[in-house]
Amino acid sequence: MTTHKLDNIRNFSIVAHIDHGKSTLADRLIQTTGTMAKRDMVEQVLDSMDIERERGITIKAQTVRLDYVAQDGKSYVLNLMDTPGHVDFAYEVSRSLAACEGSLLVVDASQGVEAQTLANVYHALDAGHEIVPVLNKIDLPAAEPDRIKQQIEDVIGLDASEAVEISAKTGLNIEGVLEAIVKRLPPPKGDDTAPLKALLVDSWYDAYLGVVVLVRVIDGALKKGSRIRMMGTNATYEVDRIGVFKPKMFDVPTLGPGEIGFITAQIKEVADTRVGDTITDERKPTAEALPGFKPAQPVVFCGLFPVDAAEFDELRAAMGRLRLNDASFSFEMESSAALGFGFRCGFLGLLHLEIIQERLEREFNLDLIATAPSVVYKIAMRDGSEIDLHNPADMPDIMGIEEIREPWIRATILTPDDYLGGILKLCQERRGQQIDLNYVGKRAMVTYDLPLNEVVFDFYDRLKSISKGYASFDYAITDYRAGDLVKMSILVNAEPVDALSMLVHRDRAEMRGRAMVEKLRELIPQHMFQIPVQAAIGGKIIARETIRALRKDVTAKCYGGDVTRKRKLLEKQKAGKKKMRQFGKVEIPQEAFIAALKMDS
Ligand SMILES: Nc1nc2c(ncn2[C@@H]2O[C@H](COP(=O)(O)OP(=O)(O)OP(=O)(O)O)[C@@H](O)[C@H]2O)c(=O)[nH]1
Repeated sequence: MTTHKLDNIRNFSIVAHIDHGKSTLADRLIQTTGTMAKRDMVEQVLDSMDIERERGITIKAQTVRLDYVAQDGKSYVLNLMDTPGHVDFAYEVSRSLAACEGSLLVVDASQGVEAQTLANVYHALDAGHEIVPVLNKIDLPAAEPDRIKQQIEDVIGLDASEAVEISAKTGLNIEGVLEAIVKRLPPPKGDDTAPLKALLVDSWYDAYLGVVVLVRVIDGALKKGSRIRMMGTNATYEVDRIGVFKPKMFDVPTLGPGEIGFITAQIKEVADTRVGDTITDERKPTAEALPGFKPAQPVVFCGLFPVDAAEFDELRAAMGRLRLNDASFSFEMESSAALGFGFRCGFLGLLHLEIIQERLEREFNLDLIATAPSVVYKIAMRDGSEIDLHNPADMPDIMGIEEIREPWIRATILTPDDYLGGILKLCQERRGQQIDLNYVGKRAMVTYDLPLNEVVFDFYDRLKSISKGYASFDYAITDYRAGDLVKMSILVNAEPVDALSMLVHRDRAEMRGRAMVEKLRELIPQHMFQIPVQAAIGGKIIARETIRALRKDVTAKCYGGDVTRKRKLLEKQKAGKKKMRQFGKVEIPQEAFIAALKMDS
């Protein structure tokens, strides 16, 4: 097989708001082009991890090669790069887009443009993409294709008069999408006689193959046996396997300009590959490297501790395994007075945190306690130095602090008019500064600057509940700003629980402290003695609740009862205990740590 002519290649991504049908459409494209036998077709093949499938979200960028004979009689190779839909993974979106020339913009014809539609379309425009609008779900009675076309023109400024109207679910007009890809998206450019220049799009660890590298060739050709050099790390390797995804791995002898595929080359660790790096020929290198990407920075940190201290080594090993395939997840050892030994972990956002925690618990069978998530603060010290604070427990003595800076985001929210009032109030409460307010038909589009700290815990949940699920939200971190931030400690039975301490804005401290102790009063079970629960700044108590003492003996009601019932109760108590943590004389259930931070009102 020779490399394909550039004119017959199309590289594209699908950008969409969550749930508008990106994965369903991808599956249809795979099915329609016969890339996969029907019997292999599991629903949503592109979302390969179980958790992704269960939660219906796409995490890791994947790619698939489709062979398509178009109405013009020619054969085309269509490379679809999947992109994650959630804001936490925006970084991965831009790097996948960098490997393509065009995008399909999928919009649900019954819902219209949402916040992530906008964010993703801007990423695609930044990448210089040609964009074909696709209106999905036109089988729904509520679909209003004409209105949504107008909306795409008004809000995004894209010509939508020739938007492709489809139903990914019923399979209606999938051919129309394939023809639009061929006719309306540009072919890649490249020079097959120039020295090898390829983009390292992604890499991951495969238990059988070792490190697999996803590449997009720009110039020249990659062949089996080629000696390659990674221009960023200067490491050299010999390519021992080369292929494409259909979507299963399929070996090819060579990849030419414009093509997307994978290589393996005896690379030991994913850490040896740098996403965005330029791959070239060792002997005949290209003169200039590609611009590359900035590495993804973790923005949310929390502590993860094993419930059973004996599981510490297992936890370390499990985290190491997960990190093999997820360079944006970081961890380092930490010890807490209350929780013992564990790890301080960094994530791209809250969803990323939840996914990692869930995978550790589910795939590695570990019981974990997560501490309050925290953003990264920059602390300017009086002596001129600057500290990145990942953990409120490590806050230096305030006497030495000049100022504390916190990350701010710019958020875009789209909402039906009816919920606007509630949403403005929420943003205002969270120290937001309104930047813009526009109307898109009957829906309001608000832009706010907000401190990330106020968004991490439950902003998204609150937004969804205020708007009955109709508002959509997207954000990007913009800058660090100085703020009047203080460390709030939580004391249970007069003992500080370091895992619950947090940095808060002084104006919000009392409210947060009050909500927190009230929540803890509900979450901590009664003991044989009275337990005060307090929030404090420095030595000053700002909120207090008391858990009253328990009088009854729990097992008392079993005396005289039958033995099995009694044993069952004891087992139940034991299981309950596993999820508890001892703080001085008090046991705090694991749920308390996260639940205490979610405020209902
Ligand atoms: N009625 C109708 N439902 C559809 C259509 N396309 C997708 N759906 C449904 O819409 C829901 C979301 O579809 P997905 O393909 O999972 O959406 P997605 O955009 O990939 O979502 P993420 O993977 O979370 O980004 C699913 O329940 C689909 O069955 C369609 O054309 N018509």
